Amino acid sequence: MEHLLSSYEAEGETHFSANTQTPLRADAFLKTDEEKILAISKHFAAIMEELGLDLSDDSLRGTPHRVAKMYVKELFSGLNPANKPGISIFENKYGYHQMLIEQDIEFISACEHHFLPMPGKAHIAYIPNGKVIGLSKINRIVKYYAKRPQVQERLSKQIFQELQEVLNTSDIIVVITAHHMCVSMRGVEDQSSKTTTISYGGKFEEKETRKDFFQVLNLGTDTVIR
Ligand SMILES: Nc1nc2c(ncn2[C@@H]2O[C@H](COP(=O)(O)OP(=O)(O)OP(=O)(O)O)[C@@H](O)[C@H]2O)c(=O)[nH]1
Ligand SMILES: [Zn+2]
Repeated sequence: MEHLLSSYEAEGETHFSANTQTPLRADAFLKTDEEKILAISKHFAAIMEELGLDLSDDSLRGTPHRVAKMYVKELFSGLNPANKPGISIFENKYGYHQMLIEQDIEFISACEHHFLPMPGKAHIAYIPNGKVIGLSKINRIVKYYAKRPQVQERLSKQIFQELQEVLNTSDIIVVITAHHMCVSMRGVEDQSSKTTTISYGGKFEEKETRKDFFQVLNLGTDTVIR
């Protein structure tokens, strides 16, 4: 992870300027999930037919509906604010004011340019202000924003901003490393490259704080726990 420090240290969260919202239509949630699944099934059947597939085949017959259900209820369920996880926040009664790190949070998102999988891991740290968050809620926030057509930069910033709001602090860092199937299984067909994004603010603007964080990541969980 050391190389990340040098390549990204000039880019604090406050230096980003672009819009972090997922571009959604104003009427995005006027239809019910069931109405969307029905409409998408028809569109997907048309795609399959254009490809020359015989939809009367036993195995293919259910595919349009399966894909539509998978998009609406699974892969892209994080588009709908109704699916946003409930977040439990506690008072910081323990008086813990050091960095808390939740690392190796696995997710599988999808790239919005090709709708292909983007599996990755997020490593997140924050320094508690008055509030602490239930640990699993950090994973849930990652999962929620991953379940959208995404670009990795936006995913990283959306997670950062959600935590910023929930925890009422900017002392947060979000590091994401992901593989983009659109880079490995098509196009340039590079199997090994991976992409890392880093969003941070507050105390993580300080190089020393970031160094502490990356040092723990470098040690690996086994070493830290022992
Ligand atoms: N910045 C950024 N780019 C992404 C992400 N996911 C995919 N891309 C890139 O989006 C770009 C889309 O480029 P285009 O030239 O329009 O599409 P393309 O012809 O399929 O490009 P190739 O993948 O190079 O074949 C590609 O370079 C992808 O690698 C992401 O999360 N962030
Ligand atoms: Zn892509």
